[in-house]
Amino acid sequence: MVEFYYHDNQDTQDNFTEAHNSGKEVSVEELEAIGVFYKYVPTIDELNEIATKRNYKNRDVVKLNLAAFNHNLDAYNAKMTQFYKEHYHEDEEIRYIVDGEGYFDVRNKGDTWIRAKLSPHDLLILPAGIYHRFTLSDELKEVEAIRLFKDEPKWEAINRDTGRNTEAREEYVKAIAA
Ligand SMILES: CSCCC(=O)/C(O)=C/O
Ligand SMILES: [Fe+2]
Repeated sequence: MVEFYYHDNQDTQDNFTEAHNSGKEVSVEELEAIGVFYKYVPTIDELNEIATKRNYKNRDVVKLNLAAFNHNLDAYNAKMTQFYKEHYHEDEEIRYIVDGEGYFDVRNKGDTWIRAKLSPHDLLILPAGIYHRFTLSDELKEVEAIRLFKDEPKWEAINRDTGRNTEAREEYVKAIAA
């Protein structure tokens, strides 16, 4: 069952996969105000319909757990650290959970973290330019997700600590201020 709530901001390098639920819920309307859309999508046919309607042409499947890294803990931890680093992408992207679960954190207008706990059949649309991060949950420690892209996947994550504000980021900031 999907959950949206404010993050408690008590995360450290050692505990960021824990729930970090502040106890304050967030509504879908609040997410929509920052351009994030959620939908429960029961079948792949319905996912395909959404992809077609929104002009998504490409997708891939990402599987994240220790086994996916042949139990190489260093490689697994490196990927976990990469996904949890605050970043944005220059295109709108969809994430659809097939199996397992995970947390997407997105920044709201006040730069506060909102956490989305996603489980199978949950679909999240992340607008271009939004700062976000991802982690597995401590309970399951695995996810299989479909990532959908409108064009060729760029793979590029622009990390906040670089201070790089591309056009996509500037457009996004303008759009949510309106
Ligand atoms: C569960 S999808 C893998 C993580 C990802 O695609 C992303 O963009 C993290 O920020
Ligand atoms: Fe990302």
